[in-house]
Amino acid sequence: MAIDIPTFASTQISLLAAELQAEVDETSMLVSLHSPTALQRAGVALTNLAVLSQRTGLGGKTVVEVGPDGAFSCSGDLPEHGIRSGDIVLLAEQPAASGKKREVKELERKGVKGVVTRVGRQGLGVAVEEDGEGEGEVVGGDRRVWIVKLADEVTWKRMNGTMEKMAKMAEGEYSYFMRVLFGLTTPSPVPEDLSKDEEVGEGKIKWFDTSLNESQKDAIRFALKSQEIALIHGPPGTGKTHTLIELILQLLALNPNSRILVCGPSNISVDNIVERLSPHKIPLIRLGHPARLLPSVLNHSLDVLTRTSEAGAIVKDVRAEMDAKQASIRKTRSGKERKAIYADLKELRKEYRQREKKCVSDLVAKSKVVLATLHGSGGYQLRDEKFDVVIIDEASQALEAQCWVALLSAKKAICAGDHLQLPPTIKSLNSSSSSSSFSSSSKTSSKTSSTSGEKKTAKTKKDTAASSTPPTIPKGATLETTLFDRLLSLHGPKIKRMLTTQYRMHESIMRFPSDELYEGKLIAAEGVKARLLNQLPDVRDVDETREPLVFIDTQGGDFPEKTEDEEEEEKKKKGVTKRSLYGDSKRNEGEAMLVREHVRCLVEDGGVRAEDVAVVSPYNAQLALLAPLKEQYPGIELGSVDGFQGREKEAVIVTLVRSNSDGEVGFLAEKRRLNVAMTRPKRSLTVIGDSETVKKGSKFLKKWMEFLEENADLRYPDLASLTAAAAKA
Ligand SMILES: Nc1ncnc2c1ncn2[C@@H]1O[C@H](COP(=O)(O)OP(=O)(O)OP(=O)(O)O)[C@@H](O)[C@H]1O
Repeated sequence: MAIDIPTFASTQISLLAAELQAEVDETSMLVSLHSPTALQRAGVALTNLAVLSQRTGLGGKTVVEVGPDGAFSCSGDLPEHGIRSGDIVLLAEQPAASGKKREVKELERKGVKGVVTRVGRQGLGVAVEEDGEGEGEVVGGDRRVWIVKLADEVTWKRMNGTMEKMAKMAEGEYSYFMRVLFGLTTPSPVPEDLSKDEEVGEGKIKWFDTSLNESQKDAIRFALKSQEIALIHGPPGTGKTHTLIELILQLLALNPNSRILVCGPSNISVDNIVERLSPHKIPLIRLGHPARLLPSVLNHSLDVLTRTSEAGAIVKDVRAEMDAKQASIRKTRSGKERKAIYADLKELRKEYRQREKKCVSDLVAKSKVVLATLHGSGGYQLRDEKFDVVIIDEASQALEAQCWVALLSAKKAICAGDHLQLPPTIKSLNSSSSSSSFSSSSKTSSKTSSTSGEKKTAKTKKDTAASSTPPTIPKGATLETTLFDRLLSLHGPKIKRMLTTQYRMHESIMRFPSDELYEGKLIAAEGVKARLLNQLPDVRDVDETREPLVFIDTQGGDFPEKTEDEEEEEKKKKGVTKRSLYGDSKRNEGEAMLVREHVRCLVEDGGVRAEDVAVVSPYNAQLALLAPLKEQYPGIELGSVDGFQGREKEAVIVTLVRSNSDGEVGFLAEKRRLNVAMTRPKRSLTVIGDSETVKKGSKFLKKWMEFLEENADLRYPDLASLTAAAAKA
C-alpha cells in the first residue's frame, strides 16, 4: 500500500521524539537512583578519572583524554566498563559518593557533553562540545572526574532534520526513487532469470572473486540490474558483506565513472567493508572521526588524509597553533587568562574549519567510494555530493529515519540485511507488545552491562510515561518497522534475493532456524557442515566436544526462575533498601550452575580455549549471576542475545532462564531474538532451559523444544548431585 510521505515523516518525527524522551528519562532515572560506582558496574559510567591531556581533533574539536586517577588504579588500566566510542557522554567533576539524589540537569551544568572518540585499555578520549559552559571548569584543574552515558541527541537531530525535510517536500520534488520506496509507483521490472547469460549492462560479468556461490552471484546480478531498489537478504553466516564487496567492484567495473556511497548503522559495520575493500585499490574514503575507526582503516579516513595528503598541508599549521594553545590551558591557573585563550581558540577554530572544508571537499570529490555511518552521511562533507548508488549494510538493524539520512538524494539503493534477526532496539513505549521490552544494545557492548534486550524495570516504564508527555502517534506505528521490513511488505519478494549457503554453523545447528525461518533453504557449506569442537587443535574428544547440539532440559520444577525484584523484596525485609539495577530481570540459579558445569567440562575436560566459548542469555540478571566465570576462565564471553547479534563463537551456551508454572516466557517469545541466540555457534550449541515452561510460550518455541528433544543430545540434570558437586568445587 502506498504511503503518504508527509504523514510518514511526521509520524517518524513523533516516534523519534518519544524515543529520545525515553532515553533521556532512562538516563535521569539511573543517575538519580544510583551511585557513580553502581552506574559504572551497570556499564553506563566510568568513575575516578583524571584529565590527562587535550588536543585538537577533526572539525577543530577539543579532544580531552582521560585515564584512571593514579590514586585509584595501581595498574593504570581502566576497570571493566560499558562505554564505547561513539557514545554521547557527560564529562564532569565526580560527585561525592553521598546518598544525595542527583539530577542529570544539575550534573550537566557542572560538566561538558561530548562524544567518546577513542576507548583504550588505559584511557579514553572525549571530543567535547566547544560552547559547553564551564568547559574550563572540568578540564582545567586537577579534579577527579567521571563520565556518564547520555541520550544520543546528535544522531536524533540528524534523523529529525531529514524527516522534517521530507515532511515539507512538495509532491513535485519527489524523485522517482522516493516514489518507488513509498509505493507511489512500482519498481522498474528486472528480468526474472538472470543466470543464463552473464549479460548485465554493457558487458559480461567477470567475477573478481571466483569462489562466490550461486546465490551470491544471483544477488549481485539482481542488484546490478535493478533500477531503484534491491534487497539482499543474508541469513546468519551467508556472506552478506562478502557479497557487497564483489557488488561494489562490479558496479565500478560496469561503470568506471559511477560514485557509490556505502553506509551502515554502526562504525564497525562500515569499517568491516573498508577493511575488505581496501586491498582492491579503488579510490575510497571513510568519513567519521578517526578515533572511532578501526586502526586498520585509518589510512582511508578523511582526517588522516587531511593530514597526510597534499591538500591537507594548508590545514596543518592552524592545527599546530591550536594544539599549542590547548596545551597552555592546563598550565594556566588564572581564569582571566584562560578566557582569553578560549577566545583565541574560537577564532582559530573558525579558520581551521574553512581550510578544512576546502580540503575535505577536494578529497571527497576524488573518491569513487565514500563510506560513512548512516548518520555520518548527513554531515557537512557530503552536503552537495551526488551518488549513483547508495548501499546500506545491516539495513535491518537501522531505523528507517536513519536510512533516509543517506537516501534522500539517492537514485538507487541496495540494502543488505536479515529482517528475521533483531531490529534496532527501541526504548519508547509505542513499540509492539512482544518486543517493547527491549532497550538499547550495541554489538560491541556485551559483557554484563545493562545493554541487553531488557527494560530495566516494569516500574521504570510507568515512571517514564508519567514524567513526559508523549506526542500523539498513530496506532500501530513503531520505530521497529525498518525500511527493510516495510519495503518487503510493500513490494514483496520480487525486490529481494536471498543468500542461501551459510559458512558458519554445523548442519545440525542450522537445521531448525533454516526450516522454521528461512523456508528450509539454507545449505551448510562443505567446510562447515560437519565441523566439531573435537577437531580443533588441542581439543580432546569428550562428550561435550563431540556433540554439535546439546539440550539440557531442566523441566520438572527443580530449577525455578527468580526475579531480581523478588530478591530485593527479601533484602528489604532484612533492612537493605537500595533497588537493583537489573529491576525485574530474571535469573535462574540452577541453570547458572549448569552453565558453570558445562563450561568446566568444555574448558577443563575438553581443552577448548575459553576464548572460543560464549554464554548467551536474554536476561541481564542471569549474566550478572554468571559474571565470576570471567575471572575463572579469562577470555570467555558473557553476552546478552541482543548484544551478540552479528557475532560468532566456536561454542555457545544459551541459558533461557524462564521456568515457572504459568508458562510465562516474556520476551523469549520473540522469534527473532531466539534466531539470533541459536545461530551464533559454529561447532557447538548447548541450550539450557525448562522445556515444559518454554513450550507454552509460542508455537515456534514449542516446535523448537520438540526439535531439540528429537535431535539434540538430551540431558536431564539432577539438582541434588549438581549442588553436591558445586559445593565440592
Ligand atoms: N563464497 C564464499 N566462499 C567461501 N567462504 C565464504 C563465501 N562467502 C562468504 N564466505 C565466508 O563466510 C563468512 C561470513 O561472511 P561475511 O562476514 O561476509 O558474512 P555476513 O553475512 O556479512 O555475516 P553475518 O552472518 O554476521 O551477517 C566469512 O568467513 C566469509 O569468508
